Formats: sequence, C-alpha cells, structure tokens
Amino acid sequence: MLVGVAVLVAGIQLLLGDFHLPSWLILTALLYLVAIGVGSSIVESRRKAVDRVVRGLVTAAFLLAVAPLISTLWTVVSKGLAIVNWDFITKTGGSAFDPDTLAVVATPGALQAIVGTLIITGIAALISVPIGVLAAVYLVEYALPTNPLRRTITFLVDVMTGIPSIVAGLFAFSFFALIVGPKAFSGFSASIALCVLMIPIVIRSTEEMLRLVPADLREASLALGVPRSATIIKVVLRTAASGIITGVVLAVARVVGETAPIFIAASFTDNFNSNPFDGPMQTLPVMAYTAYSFPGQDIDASQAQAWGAARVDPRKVSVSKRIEVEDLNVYYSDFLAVEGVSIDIQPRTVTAFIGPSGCGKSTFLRTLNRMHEVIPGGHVKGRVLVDGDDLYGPGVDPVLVRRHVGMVFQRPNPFPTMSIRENVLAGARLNNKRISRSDADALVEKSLQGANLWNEVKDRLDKPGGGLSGGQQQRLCIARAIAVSPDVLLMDEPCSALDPISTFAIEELISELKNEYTIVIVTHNMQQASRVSDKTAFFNIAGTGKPGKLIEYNDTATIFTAPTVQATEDYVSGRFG
Ligand SMILES: Nc1ncnc2c1ncn2[C@@H]1O[C@H](COP(=O)(O)OP(=O)(O)OP(=O)(O)O)[C@@H](O)[C@H]1O
Repeated sequence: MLVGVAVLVAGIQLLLGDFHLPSWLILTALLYLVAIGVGSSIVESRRKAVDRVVRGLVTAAFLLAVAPLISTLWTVVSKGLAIVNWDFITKTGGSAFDPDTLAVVATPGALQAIVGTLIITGIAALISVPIGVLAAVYLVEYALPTNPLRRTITFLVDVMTGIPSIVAGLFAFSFFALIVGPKAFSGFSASIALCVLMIPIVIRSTEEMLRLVPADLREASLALGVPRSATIIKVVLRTAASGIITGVVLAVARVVGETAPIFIAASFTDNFNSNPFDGPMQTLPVMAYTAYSFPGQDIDASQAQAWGAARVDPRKVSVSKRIEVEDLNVYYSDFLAVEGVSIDIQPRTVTAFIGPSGCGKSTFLRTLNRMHEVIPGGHVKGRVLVDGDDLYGPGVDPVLVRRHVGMVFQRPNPFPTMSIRENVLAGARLNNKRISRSDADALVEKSLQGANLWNEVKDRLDKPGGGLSGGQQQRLCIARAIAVSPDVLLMDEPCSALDPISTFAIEELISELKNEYTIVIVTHNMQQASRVSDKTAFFNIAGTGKPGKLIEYNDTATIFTAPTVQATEDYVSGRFG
C-alpha cells in the first residue's frame, strides 16, 4: 500500500509539473497514515486501525529524527572525502599570499589543526577526568546528604552544566589576560575553557554510575575487612568502570567539537604550533569555521578545506571465638535502636537471633563486626568482647575486626566484575596480599569445598560469579567470607532470598561450618532456627519508635519448648510477629 500511495503522490506532482522530494515524502506519509487508518478500521477493527496508525506515526517520528543526522553525515563525508588525503592530514595548510600571481591562495592541509585539537582536548581531559571522577567519588562515597560542601559542589555543578560555551572561553581568556597580559592566546588557555565545560559532565556521569553500584557490594567488601578506600577503588570504581569511561568519552566528544571558546581563548592561526603555552593554536572546528568565514580568494578551495576539517598492615589483633556483649546500646544518630543487650555467645556454636520485624536483630548483628558504623550516624555505647578483647576499645581498627568476623548478607552479593575464582580470592586480592598461584588454587578449592560448592563449579572457575543460581551465589559468598579465615561468621537472613532446596544446602553447610567457626544467624524462619542453632536469642520491641531489647536467651530446645518469658512463648508459637 505504501508503494501505491507513493506512486500516486509522485504521479500527481508530476502531472502538476512540480515534483519536490520533501513534499513528496511528507504527502506520501500523511496519505498512507490516513489510508491505513481508514482501510484497517473497515476491514479489520478500530483497535487494529489505531494500532497501525500509531505504529506508522512512531516510525515516521523515528525517520524524521534520524534524517538530519544522516543528511549531515552524508554532506560532511561526501564533501570532505574529496579533500581528505594523506597530504591533507600530514601537511600544514591555510591561506598564503602568492607573490607570483598576487593572489591569496588556500592550500589544503590540516596538520596544525589536528595536532592542536589533540593537544588542547588531551590537556583538558587530563585535568578534567581526575577532578571530575574524584569529585563524584567524594559526593557519592564520603559526603553526607546534609554536608554543606556537598550541597555547594552539587549546586555549582548544576550551574556549570548550563554555562554557554562562549562564556567558558571568555572566562579562560580573561583569566590568562589577568596573569600574562593582553593577547593571552594559547592552547592551554583553550584547554582550561574546555575543562570548565568537561568537569560538570564528568562529575554528573560518574556520580550516576557510582550510584548504580549496589550498596550490597560495598558492604560485601567492607565485611571482608577491606578498607573503604580500597573498596572504592577496587570494587566500586571497577564495577562502574565501563559507565564512567562512556561518560568520559561523551564529555570529550562534547568539547572536541567546540569552536567559540577555542576561538576566543586560543585565537586562530594557520601556522603549525605544538607548544600549548605559547601563542595561538588551531583546532579542527576552528579551522572549519575560519576557512568558511574568512575564505581566501579561491573560495572553492577554502570551502573544501572547511569540509575536510569537520588498600593495611596485618597488625594482628587478638580477635577470637567467644563473644561477650556487655550492656550494649546501639544508635542511629540520636535514635536508640537497640537497648541494653548483654549476651554471651559460645565458640563453635550456632546462635540464632529471632524476633518480630524492626526489633533490631540485624542492627545488633552488625555491631559484632563493626559494620554498623558504616551507616552514617551509626554508633554504640557498651562493650563487645571477643576472647576478652574489646572490639570498640581505643585504637582497634574496624577494618581488622571485619577480617576476623566475617559476614554473609541477606541477598547473595558476589562481585559482578569478578569470576568465581576471583570472588573467592577477593578478600586477599582486595587487601593486596601476595599469594602464589598454587596457594591461591589451594585456597579456592578449600573455601569452595568448605562452602559445599566445589563440585558444582570446579570446571568453570573462570566464569562470572553472577552466572550462578541464587543458592550457588550465596554459597560462593560464604566461600568468599571463609577464605579470609575469620573466627566468627555472621549471617543476616542468609536464606531469605533462596528456594527450599538451596536453603537446605545452606543449612547443611552451617551445621558443618560450626565445627570451625562461631556462627550467629538472624532468621525469621522458626523451623530454621530450631533446625540449625544450638542457642537462640529472642529480641522484642515494645512499640514503634521504642528500642529493641533482648528478652530471652537460652538453649534452642528450651526457647522452643519451655521459654520463661510469655512474649517468647507467644512469638515461637506464632501468636504474634
Ligand atoms: N539505616 C537506618 N537508619 C535509621 N534507622 C534504622 C536504619 N536501619 C534500621 N533502622 C531502625 O532500627 C530499628 C531496628 O531495625 P533492624 O533492621 O535492625 O530490625 P530487624 O529486627 O532486623 O528487622 P527485620 O527482621 O525486618 O530485618 C528499626 O526501628 C529500624 O527502623
């Protein structure tokens, strides 16, 4: 039908003796949409007709959007190709006075502009990319939302994003004019102008990419006892690398075609100048502009020229297996989330924390490896002793504490950029520990066997960790946690995101792991608590906004069959929570 309509419109236009390509295309599209709409509503149904017309409109809108792009590409390539040859890119060109013919002659050659573009854009990228990426890391990883400096930087970035490029050129020129005097034209000045345009783009794009990195990955790394700086460099930035590089490429693409700021800051010249600190410099956009605006006498040659241009010392802290908590209060800023917990967790046992949602089980668990402090405002009052050493004592490094008290989270969080093998070795590698190939192989096998995963993955250790099933991923996370040889293993609802078969595999694993580790597990699943734990702690909360408290702590069998507190009995028998 489309062809029929097109021929009809062309015929009418020819009959009227005025064939015009754009009007032929527009009329054909309009008539086709009307015809398909009416025809379909008669032959098919009204719904189909609307569907066909909307599909036609979307296709037309797409073609309309790409038409200018294709047209521009075609024009530049077809006109530029004629002049772009080896001489054009290896020789200096421009307009010169020919004494023989007494005429201004344009000689093709863009070497001065190509070199100028590379130098000016290269310097701008060298300055802007580190500043932009570091500013974004500060905004996302370090500054609290209420931090005045963060607000100021965000505001300035917003303002800078909207600056017209010519203003950036004027700023750079004025700035250098104040320092070196008038005629302060230089390639470096143009680079500074481009930095003003590039930095906000790099900050914005890097910020977005860093925010996309799941918080789980940061926690997974911190829980391995990796310092925050190494976590940012080796986990967060590595995960976001491809997105950040795309942002940088876009920023370079945005400035490489700038004409106005370079024209103002570096002026223009046809002379070859490779010194960015001395005198005017030319870039390809400026060359295209000047060749077009100020042609030599040979306008055709001049225009052809224009088209042609287009990571910690292992200070051993004695953190070992028995955990004694004395009157611990846990806060989120001023909010007291958990109050007055005193508990004695025995080595080589599995202890389950149970209680209704919001009673502070997870919050309390995270104080046992100082992960609670990772949350802004998170702090504690009281003591947590591991084999007699206070985790919160003066001079104790939380990073070292986390190497001895490993953690497995609710959702499996293998590092997506790492293979299965690299995930198991993450604790060692992220902490820059030197480890021989054979030791690494032995550690990978031992940890995966410890996590009951070896047989399932031994033939694909170099495949990404993210490619495993949810249950396998969680066992990989357990392998990763035990690879750093912790003394205690904390598990925050490790099976809540898993199916019953994977849950059974993890429960079996927990029963085996308790021969080597002190295990503390938060669970909502009463059967699971009674199946895997030796001791159970019941937490409760008096009401919303009130702190959670440890109500009863005893042998699991006693908690489930003969608890001493009524609330415990009500909870384990399913009367509330
Ligand atoms: N990041 C946070 N900032 C402020 N308050 C928080 C934060 N995380 C948790 N809380 C509060 O601390 C209290 C205890 O929460 P927590 O998540 O530890 O409870 P929970 O018993 O583990 O609950 P659930 O079983 O639902 O996971 C709740 O009142 C909760 O709102």
